Formats: sequence, structure tokens, C-alpha cells
Amino acid sequence: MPHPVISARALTKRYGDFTAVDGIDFDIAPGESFGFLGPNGAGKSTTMRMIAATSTRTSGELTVLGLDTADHGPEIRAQLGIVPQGDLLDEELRVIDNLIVYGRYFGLPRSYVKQRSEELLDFAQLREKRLSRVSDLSGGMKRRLTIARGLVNNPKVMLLDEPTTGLDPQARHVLWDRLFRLKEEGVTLVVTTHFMDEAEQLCDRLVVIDKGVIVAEGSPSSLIRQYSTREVLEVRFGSARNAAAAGGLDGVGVRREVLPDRILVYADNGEHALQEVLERGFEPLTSLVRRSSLEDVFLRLTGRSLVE
Ligand SMILES: Nc1ncnc2c1ncn2[C@@H]1O[C@H](COP(=O)(O)OP(=O)(O)OP(=O)(O)O)[C@@H](O)[C@H]1O
Repeated sequence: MPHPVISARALTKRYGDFTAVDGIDFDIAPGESFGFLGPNGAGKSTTMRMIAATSTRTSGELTVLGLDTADHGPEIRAQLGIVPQGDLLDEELRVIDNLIVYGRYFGLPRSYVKQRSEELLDFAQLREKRLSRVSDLSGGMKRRLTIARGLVNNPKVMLLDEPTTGLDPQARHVLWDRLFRLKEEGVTLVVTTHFMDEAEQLCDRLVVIDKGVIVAEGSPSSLIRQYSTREVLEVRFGSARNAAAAGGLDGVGVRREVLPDRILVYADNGEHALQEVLERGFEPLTSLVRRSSLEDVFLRLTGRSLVE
């Protein structure tokens, strides 16, 4: 890897007796789109706050853009774009003024901030909303404005904490498209998410994090290859028959996961697996063959579903 823009070794954060981040190691390369994928409470936001030098680490090492976060908070923050979980916009201000006021916090010259804010309105597809109040924007527009605001200081690294939580599918796709544009421009993206589709869409590489610990690392496709099969057969037998059917499917596919409402059969060929299920005399109410996803990886690694 070229010299990493962010590097962590044995990074740990404790709140009293509770360890939120438990000795994690990772390196993020320039221009990479890197994800922390994990359920609520895994320690993702805590890690992001330590990267942004707004929360101090308990132990371990952490450098951002070659600077130690313990000693260089203001210099680091001046070079990062930060998109926190809540939008934290000034609801009373107009859209354009949110950008200008934020830019002025960085001490950037007024003329530069004005010009940059106009460019960012276009980037965020908010030109028509230039003079609207934030309170009149949709959730997706607010998120895009927050991202635009995070770009005022022209950062090389963007931290995005759960960028699409709470948005509808269309708004999510618009946002992913904008983030993809940033990536094409060479901006390093660091994203936390508990959505496996988001991780698959946005991340070149990710770590799966659970209870403050990294349980796997790789590209979405390499993680799926390593921890799952090519296909998954999902069969539903109804609550009364689910357990009995689960007991009768030993040896079908490579592996099975029995969930309360369905059984997942991991197999390289899902249709063949379905044939075997039928040959054993188990007629499912519904069946579906799909490709493996990061959700399957997470289930395999932790025994739990990502979104519970
Ligand atoms: N200031 C704090 N004091 C005590 N415990 C905290 C504090 N901040 C976070 N925690 C705890 O640390 C754990 C990790 O929280 P964190 O917010 O980093 O998780 P997360 O993976 O980002 O999840 P979410 O998506 O819900 O934010 C949680 O159990 C949380 O309750």
C-alpha cells in the first residue's frame, strides 16, 4: 500500500469499564473508498470520532494524514470533510448560507468560500434550492447539503458516518452517485454503515466490525468468496414446520443457517440445492435462489443478522 492516509494500531477506546473499540488495526490508502460495516453499537462512530480527533483514544496509535490525532486535532480537522450521523445544519439559514457560514469557520477567505459554495450547490444538485430554508428540504436534500458543507474546505479525505440512514431508496441512489463522483475525483472516502448493499456499492475495501473488534477485512467480493458460497437458497416452510425441515436437510448444500422464519441453504448451485430439498420430501411454501451478499458474511462470522 502507498503511504496510508489513515493508520491505526491497537486502537482502543474505553468508556469507564466498557470497551467500545478494542484494539483494532487498519490502514486506509489514498483515494480508497474504505468502509466500517457493523451493526448498531459495534464501535463505528466511536472510531470515526477518534479519526476526526474529536474523541481521544484510550490507547494504541492513530495517525491521519501523517499526523498523530492526539497532538494535531485542529490541523487534522482542517483537512478532513466530516459528515456526522445527524445533519446538524442550521435550519434557520438558507441553503447557500449554510455553506458560506461553515466555510467561514475554517477561516477561509470570503471570496473563495462564496465561489466554492456556488460550485458545491451544483455538485449537491441543490441549485434550485439555493435560497430555500433548510427546514423546507427533504431528508435526501439535507444529506446532500451536509456532504456539500463537508466539502467546503476541499478535503482530500471525507468521513461519512452512516450517510444514507433514514433515506428512501431513490434518495440513497442519488447520494451514492454523488459519493462515487467524489471518489472519481480522488477523494478518499471513509464510510460507516450497517447496510450491506451500501458497503457493496461504495467500498473498495472494508472491515467488518462487531463489538469493537474487527472480525474480517477485504473487498466485498473477496469477503463473499472467503466466507460464503456463490448462491444461497432461501426456503420457508411456515413456523410450524421450519424446525422439522431444518433437521431433515443435513448434507444439503455446504452449510445451513436456520432463522426463525426461513432456512438459508448455502450452495454453489441454489437450484440443485432446491432439487435436493424436494427429493427429501420437503415442499417449501416459498423458495428463492439469490447470490451471496455481505449479509451472509456477517451472519457466518457472528451468527447474527446485521439489521436486527
Ligand atoms: N460517550 C459514551 N459513553 C459511554 N458509552 C458510549 C459513549 N459513546 C458510545 N458509547 C457506547 O459504545 C458502543 C459503540 O458505540 P458507537 O456509537 O461507536 O457504535 P456504532 O457502531 O457507531 O453504532 P451506531 O450506528 O448506533 O452509532 C455502544 O455500546 C455505545 O453505547
